[in-house]
Amino acid sequence: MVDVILGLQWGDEGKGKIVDYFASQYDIVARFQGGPNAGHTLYVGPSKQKIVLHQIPSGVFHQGAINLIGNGVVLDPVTLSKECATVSGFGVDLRKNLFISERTHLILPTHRALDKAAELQKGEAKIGSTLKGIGPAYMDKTGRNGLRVGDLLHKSFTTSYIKLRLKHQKLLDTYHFNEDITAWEEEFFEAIELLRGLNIVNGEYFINEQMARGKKVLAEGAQGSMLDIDFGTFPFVTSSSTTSAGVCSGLGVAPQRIREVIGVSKAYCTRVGSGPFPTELHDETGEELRRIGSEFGATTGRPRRCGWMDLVALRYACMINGVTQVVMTKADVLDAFPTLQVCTAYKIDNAATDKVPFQMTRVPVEPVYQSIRGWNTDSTACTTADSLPEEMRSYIGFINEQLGTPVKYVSNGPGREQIVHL
Ligand SMILES: Nc1nc2c(ncn2[C@@H]2O[C@H](COP(=O)(O)OP(=O)(O)OP(=O)(O)O)[C@@H](O)[C@H]2O)c(=O)[nH]1
Ligand SMILES: O=P(O)(O)OC[C@H]1O[C@@H](n2cnc3c(O)ncnc32)[C@H](O)[C@@H]1O
Ligand SMILES: N[C@@H](CC(=O)O)C(=O)O
Ligand SMILES: [Mg+2]
Repeated sequence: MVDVILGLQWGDEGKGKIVDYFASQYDIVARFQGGPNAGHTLYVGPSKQKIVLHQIPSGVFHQGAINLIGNGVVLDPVTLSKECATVSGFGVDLRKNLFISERTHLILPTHRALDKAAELQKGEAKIGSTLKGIGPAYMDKTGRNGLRVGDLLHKSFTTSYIKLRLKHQKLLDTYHFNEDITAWEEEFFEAIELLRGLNIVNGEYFINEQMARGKKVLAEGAQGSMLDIDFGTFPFVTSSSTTSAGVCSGLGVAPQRIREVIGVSKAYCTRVGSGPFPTELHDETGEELRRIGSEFGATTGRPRRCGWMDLVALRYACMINGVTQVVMTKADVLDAFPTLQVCTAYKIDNAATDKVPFQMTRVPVEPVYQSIRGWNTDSTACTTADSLPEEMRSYIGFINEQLGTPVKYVSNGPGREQIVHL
């Protein structure tokens, strides 16, 4: 049995915290897509130290939980070795509880260079990539050129690496991109030594055999549904399948194994990088959301764009993922706002629609808002549904009704314990 936690917006919904909260109920936590572009923020240990995980699943601080990096992920060995050092510092024995699929594709130093070169060439039309080499690594996967973790165990790895690097170098020359990657390569070759010493497994047999023994799996998504390569706001998307469909191809589990699809949504909306964002606020309210919600990229530190809740996009995300329950995060960030706006429809060419259009860049998309009274009180100490401010309960009730999918939890602070079961 597999339950899934994934993002319903443009990422950074707080999936890391929610996975960490639920992880104790599972035997295995498995990442199924994305790579070091992700930043999953957790607060761990008695001192509640802030940790940002990029590739290691967010169940890693739970004793006994096995963490699997699935074949759908693209893995940067350098980032991984830094994360391993941080996590091991907490006494976690990664040789016991971290497993990596041999089919996981590797991000090479030249993938990072190619990412930079492509963004530079796009100029104003840039995607706003995190520049971690994600797009180029997935291109090599679908182009059938990539190198995989399992390749590290073969003598021919260095020869294959040099061959692929040469190919990349030719491409970089066409971009007239010149960057000395010697230092990146040194780090890369050091890091793959560490990677070779970790548990490299056949991920699909591993996870299916564990399930056959009755073990419960929590699949952890990165980014969000509106950044999905197929269903997101293309071309301003990431390069992986961020939706529940990605769980099957990114871990090797059959669709009928999936039980709950837990969709995580902020109580408002953010986006980092370029691309359409109908409810974006370019005013003081947007700045307030950013300041109160500390909306800065966990990976790049870039300011996140902020706006009101978009129910058109959220309904769409619930539909394509088959969401069975919603977790609403960062409700406390709205504590200070006397009135809230919720987008219930889009106006395109003067006609209202409740559907996400094919593209949102060429024709202006105007949000149609419904005003809702805010609660204007501190909600961060609430621990039960009854103790939540009445207006917050009405806000959630309205969203429930509009989505047709139940909001089952509300998160009212970044701490592990700051979550209320409704
Ligand atoms: N105030 C507040 N902060 C929260 C809450 N839940 C999570 N956070 C914080 O909100 C931020 C969420 O961003 P990320 O950690 O990047 O989210 P993510 O969904 O794991 O990230 P990606 O996979 O990179 O999309 C983090 O700083 C969390 O600590 C909440 O309920 N209230
Ligand atoms: O996947 P890359 O090329 O790094 O970026 C494409 C696009 O997606 C945004 N993005 C990537 N990872 C995340 C993430 O973990 N949270 C939020 N947004 C993300 C990036 O900003 C670009 O807009
Ligand atoms: N994953 C990132 C994206 C970024 O840092 O730009 C975030 O947490 O916002
Ligand atoms: Mg993040």
